[in-house]
Amino acid sequence: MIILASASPRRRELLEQIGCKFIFEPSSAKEVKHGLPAEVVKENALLKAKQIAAKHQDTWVIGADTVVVLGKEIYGKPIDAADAGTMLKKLSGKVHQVYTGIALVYNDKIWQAFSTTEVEMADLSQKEIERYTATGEPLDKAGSYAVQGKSAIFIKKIDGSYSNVVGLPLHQLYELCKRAGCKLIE
Ligand SMILES: Cc1cn([C@H]2C[C@H](O)[C@@H](COP(=O)(O)OP(=O)(O)OP(=O)(O)O)O2)c(=O)[nH]c1=O
Repeated sequence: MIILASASPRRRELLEQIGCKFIFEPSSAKEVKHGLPAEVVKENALLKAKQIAAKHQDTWVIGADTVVVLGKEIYGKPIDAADAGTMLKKLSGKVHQVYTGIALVYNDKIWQAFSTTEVEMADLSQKEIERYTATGEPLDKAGSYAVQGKSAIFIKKIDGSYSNVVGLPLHQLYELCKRAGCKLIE
């Protein structure tokens, strides 16, 4: 059995897309916010997966964590609409990186990986930012946007895995599962 240790509807949709049979159980693990982006997302993915794995014997548990990185700053989900507006203003007209860490836990064994994708955002006017934040879409998204959502019109270019930006790098997850001996798909 596979459990996705996540409350994210996007992660569920991505796993469903590839025909994976799984159940989901959101974790309430406290997340790390500071450090090198790759370490932060790997650690958080592991914390989420471990918390759920502790409740289930002989079960594969997948955890994931996504952040947006602009220079030295790491953006998670905004705290409110004003915070979302501030993040979008900073991302406007710039290239940033999206990091997603993934962790696979089976009893006391762990496997970890991460993926990064470069995203170029168009110049956004204050009016565009206000109109977009008013939709509510940014609120549960790292970096305050959704490449798969309404803000797709602001994305000029992406270089790397698309599913990584949405929240679960499917190719890397498949490779990690193969290495671990977990059957992600039948
Ligand atoms: C950049 C970006 C992020 N996101 C989402 C994916 C994640 O759901 C969210 C990042 O927050 P996370 O803390 O990684 O995940 P989560 O709190 O939504 O879910 P859980 O911890 O239970 O697994 O941002 C998009 O949907 N589209 C995007 O383009």
